[in-house]
Formats: sequence, structure tokens, C-alpha cells
Amino acid sequence: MDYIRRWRMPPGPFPWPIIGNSSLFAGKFHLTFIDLAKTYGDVFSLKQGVTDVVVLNSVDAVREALVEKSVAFSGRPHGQSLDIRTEGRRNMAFTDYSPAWKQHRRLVKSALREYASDRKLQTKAHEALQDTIGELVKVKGQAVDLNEHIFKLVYNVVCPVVFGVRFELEDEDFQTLFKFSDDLFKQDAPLGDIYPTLGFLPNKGMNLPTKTDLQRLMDPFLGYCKRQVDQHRKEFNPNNLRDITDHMINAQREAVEQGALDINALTDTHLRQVVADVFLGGTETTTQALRWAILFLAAHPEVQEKVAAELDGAVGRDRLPELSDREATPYTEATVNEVLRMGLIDPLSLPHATMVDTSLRGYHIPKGTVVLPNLWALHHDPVIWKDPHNFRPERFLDESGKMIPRPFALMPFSVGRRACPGEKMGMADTYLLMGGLVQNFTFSFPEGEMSPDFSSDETGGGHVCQPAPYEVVLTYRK
Ligand code: HEM
Repeated sequence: MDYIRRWRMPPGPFPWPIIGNSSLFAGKFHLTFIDLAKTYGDVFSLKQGVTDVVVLNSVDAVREALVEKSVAFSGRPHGQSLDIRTEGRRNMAFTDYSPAWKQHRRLVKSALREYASDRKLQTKAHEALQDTIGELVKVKGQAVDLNEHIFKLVYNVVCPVVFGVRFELEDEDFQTLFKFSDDLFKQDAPLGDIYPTLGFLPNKGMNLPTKTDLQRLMDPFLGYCKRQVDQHRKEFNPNNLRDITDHMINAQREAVEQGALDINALTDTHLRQVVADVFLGGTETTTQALRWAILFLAAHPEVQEKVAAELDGAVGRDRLPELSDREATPYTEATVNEVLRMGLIDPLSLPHATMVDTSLRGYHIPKGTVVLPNLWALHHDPVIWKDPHNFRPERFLDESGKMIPRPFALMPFSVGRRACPGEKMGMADTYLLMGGLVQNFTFSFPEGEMSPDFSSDETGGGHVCQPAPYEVVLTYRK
């Protein structure tokens, strides 16, 4: 029966009984998928254990699935780790397309408009930058790994928006969240993700995380979110909503007052989970975008000089770059695009799943199939991008040096119904923070250092691409 069903599905390598093609889901499997596409075409099927997986490796396939058949392809996979992480799928990022998801998404988008609008975001970014620049001046001339500083910088833009708090490096909460983030990246999938019926087994012998390991990983983070929600509830004043947490509490209060049905999607757990989504969505991504940015700029001093010279001309050195400077600094904008093209943070986006039996390119795609859009393949397709492996911001400029319209194939935020709701904030944030850093410092590699490693760390079960640790020397430009 399975063979008849699979016969109508996209082609792919032979799946072994029980294990399927699990060996192909190791390391940087977005790269393995590019090789498989050469044999099986840009849409192919695999089996991860007992789960059907379809991989999309071209712009046309991604457009058909995520844009044209958006509802059918807007589910999320189910699995043990996601159940634990989301306290039973009560968040937004990992629930299926549903009325609850729509309600959460509407709330998140309106909250981002309210608390992370251009001017508010810019003020927060500038405060965070002033603080970080002060700290970085103290380590100028030394070879340093900026990881912790970058995390703090981004946290101090996102956390005031979400929770109304800012951190110092030595704050216990900052250190807890920073450690959680690092551990989350390194987390492998438990056996229960691949074989749902085996989730109860103790996985220790197989060197996979157990349910308890996952719970232990999540506890400090969810505990922090819970404390924040509790504190906000105590201080809550409907006439003075301060941040996204207040916004969510207010939505819950209104739903209760109106006796609205959607209170079922706004329980205390939903509330904690949705603010956790925005916190993680806003921090994990932008920190890695900045880490990639500094790595690429240090490796390409000629690009760095051009960005700095453009900012000197359009902004000067007496104030930080503002969002209104974007139009006058197309090279800096183009550099942000090139960073997000090459330093793609979610090479396979977040995994999607089909909500119903559907089709793609004439192939049958059964309900519940996991769908992986290989954004990495699109961002490195030599047919779309000339010299895709070179860092060259000029590719986003026309002959007169103006930005060209963003090519559809550049989709670091994915596309369609589930595309990142924080895209505007992510782009603005990356521009302001990268611009502010390059305006103040020149980043170079320590003398005598071997050529830097541009390959990403093999972390997060292949779903997250962060640069391997590196050090840079900072020269203060003032
Ligand atoms: C450079 C910055 C960012 C990048 C590259 C990025 C990328 C992505 C990607 C690829 C997805 C998956 C979309 C899909 O499933 O098709 C996503 C989802 C999401 N992002 Fe972002 N993101 C960034 C910034 C942000 C920010 C600033 C926020 C909020 C403050 C945010 C919140 C979210 C949320 C909540 C989702 C889940 C959406 C859903 O499932 O409906 N992201 N992001």
C-alpha cells in the first residue's frame, strides 16, 4: 500500500524499512539536499524514520507550495521535542494553521506595529548601541569573540519590546537566557521526533536527548517567560500598555470580558508561549545575522570600507544611523541583503507540513507530509545568482548605485502565509545595529590568523546555521 502511495509522490532515494533515509538527515543536510536534487529533481521525497518528507529546492517549487497552495502547506510537523518546547502546541510558531494560530498572528503583528514601530525600534536600538559601543571601546585593539556582546546588543533591542527589560552582561537572567540559546542550538532531535511511538524509550544509549533532557533545557527559559508574565499581570494597567506582554494580557482580559470563544486560545500557557515565540524569533535570528555580518565584513575589508565611507557621507560620525538614512545608504542596505543571502540563518526555513492531501508539480503529497523549503539552495542557485558563493553586495544595486527591487529568490524570512511576521523589524534592526557598529569600529582578523572558517556550526539538527566561533580585532574610528 505504502509503495502505491509513494509511487505517486515525488521521486527520491530508496527508503529502507523502519529507518527510511534517516542517514541523510545528518550534519548540514541542506547541502546534501542540493546534491540529491541533481539526481531526483528540485522536488524529491525522503523518509525520516516513518515520516514522509518532501524537499523543495527551487524558486518555482517554493512559490507553488508556500504561496499558491499556501493553506495546504501551512501546517507544522508534530514531534516530541516540539510538544515539550511548546507545552503541548500552545504557541504560534509551531502550531498548525488554525483559528488559534490566526488569532495569535494577528495579535503579534499588531503588537509589533505598536511597540516595534520605526521610531520606537530605533530609540531602543540606539540605546542598546550606545551601551555596547561603550563596552567595545574597552576591548579595542584586542582579539575578541564578540558573541556575548552581540547577544546583549540584540537582547537589549528585543527585550524592551517584549518584556520592557534591559540587561547587563553580568545579570543572572541574561546569563541564563544566553546559555539557553546556546544549548538550544546544539539540541539534537529525540527519538520520539522520528518514531512517535518510541518516544517513551530512554534514549541515553543512543546518545540522543531524553524527554527529561528536553524539559531541563526548556525550564529556565519558560520559567523566565512565566515570571515576566506574572510580574506584568501584577502591574497591569489597561490605560498604560507598555510592551508586547501587556498587549497579550490585555487581549486575554478583553476576551474574558466579552465572553469570547477565543479565550481557549489565550490561556496563561498560550500567553507565555506566544511571548516566548516573539522573544526567540526576534533574538535567535538577528544575533546570528550580526555575527555573520561582522565575519563577512572582516573578511572583505573593501566592502567594510565602502559601508563606512557611505555612512560617513550620509550620516557623519556625530549621530548613529537612523531608519530615515536607509534610502541615502543603498550600499549598506545591499550589504544587509547580501549578509542575509549568504549567512542564511534558517537554511531550511522552519519546517512546514501539509494540512490535507494535496499536490505539487503534479505529484501527490499526502496530509501530514513534512515539507522542507531549502532556502539555502535558492540563495546559492548559480542560475539565479552570478557567483553565488562570493560576498558581493553590488549584486543588489543597479548601474547608478540604487537598490534593485528585492529578487523573489532572496527569502531569508520565507514566503507565504507563514512567512516571518518580524521581517520588517528584522531588516530594520540589522540595518541599525550593523550600521552603528561599522560607523564606530573597523573589524579585522587577528594578524597571522588563518583564513576564517565560513562554514557554519553543525548545530540544531541542521536547522540552524550560525557561524563557527571567531575572533576579531576592533579599531575605534573616532
Ligand atoms: C534577521 C532576522 C530574521 C530572520 C532571518 C527570520 C526568519 C524567519 C523564518 C525563515 C521563519 C519561518 C517562516 C516559515 O515557516 O515559512 C520565521 C518565522 C517566525 N519569525 Fe522570524 N526571522 C527574523 C526576525 C524575526 C523577528 C524580529 C521576530 C519578532 C520579533 C520574528 C518572529 C518570528 C515568528 C513568531 C515566526 C513564526 C511565524 C509562524 O509560524 O507563523 N522573526 N522567521
